[in-house]
Amino acid sequence: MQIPVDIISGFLGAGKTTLLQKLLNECYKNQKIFLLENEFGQVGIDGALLAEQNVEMKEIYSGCICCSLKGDFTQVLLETLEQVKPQRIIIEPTGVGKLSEILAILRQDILKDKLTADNIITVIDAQKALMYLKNFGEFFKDQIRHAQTLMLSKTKDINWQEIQDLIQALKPLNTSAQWVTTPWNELTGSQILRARTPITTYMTTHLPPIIKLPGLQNPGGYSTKTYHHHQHSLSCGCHPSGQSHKQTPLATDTFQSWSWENPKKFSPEAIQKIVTSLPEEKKYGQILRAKGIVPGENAWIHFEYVSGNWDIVAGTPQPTGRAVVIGIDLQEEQLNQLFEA
Ligand SMILES: Nc1nc2c(ncn2[C@@H]2O[C@H](COP(=O)(O)OP(=O)(O)OP(=O)(O)O)[C@@H](O)[C@H]2O)c(=O)[nH]1
Repeated sequence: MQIPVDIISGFLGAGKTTLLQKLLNECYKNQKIFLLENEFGQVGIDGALLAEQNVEMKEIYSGCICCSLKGDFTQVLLETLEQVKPQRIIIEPTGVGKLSEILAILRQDILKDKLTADNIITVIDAQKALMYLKNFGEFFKDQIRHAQTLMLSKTKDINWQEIQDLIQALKPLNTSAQWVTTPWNELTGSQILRARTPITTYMTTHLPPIIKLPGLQNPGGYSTKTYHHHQHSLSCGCHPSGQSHKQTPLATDTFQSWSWENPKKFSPEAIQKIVTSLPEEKKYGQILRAKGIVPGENAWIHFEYVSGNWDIVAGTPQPTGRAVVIGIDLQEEQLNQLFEA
């Protein structure tokens, strides 16, 4: 029997984890789900947010399962099928992960008879989509081209004409995917899943060809680096299979992450000062995404930052405080000072 696989794709901060939480709560309560979370940075934040969902979960850190961690990805899938025996696997790739590469990995000989693509959803931040299309087209377009359902997020404050213009700009990339434009809180999870293009149509029009992926014959172990200390930076290294960076110098090669683990306590005002400072590009680099859960004086604080927009809410206690920043030309020392001042 082939195990159905859902992939919730989408660029940095699009709303993948938010959608995942909705689907887990509303659609998958009675299924044995295995959740595979991929974080670009060296510390996991989404895993902490999803921990209350009571599903079996594995986090793979420090890169993308579509490229630098594809061996780990394959190994996790094989071990999950053998040991966990889930009824469904849900994958949340990083925001800079290539959907086509992930689909190609699922179609390797070693996996293709064991797994079947079921819901392939790409979440698109309606407020940032055109900027991402212009600046980070390589990954952004790939995520759109290979989706079965294209879900616009953050549409509540956008008028219908802008939404229509956005769809017109993106539609040439994928003419058969079903669009979801209604704010999600007005829809049930089942409505979202039912909106999809029939899987048979999707399979014939969108799946990438089966290709030989180098380095998968001897997959490496998990990235079991549980929690790192201090700061790290990382380049993604995502590139089409079988091609080196030299052959395909992509803008995405320049994404970096800065990760931070520290017991330092913050006030909500201090966190607000941090997130409102992040757009200072000359000082910190071009920051596209930041998120963290840190201790406060009385309660934990959870913050989210997506290209200039931010949100600060109550967090749940974690083993230690954590933050991650993703962007281009990150200025690590300045970020250290910002969080440690
Ligand atoms: N207003 C609004 N905010 C949203 C919506 N979807 C997500 N968000 C917010 O956007 C931020 C990022 O959402 P996530 O679900 O963490 O996005 P993600 O795609 O998992 O982000 P990565 O961690 O970069 O992979 C959070 O503050 C969410 O609350 C939406 O439809 N409307």
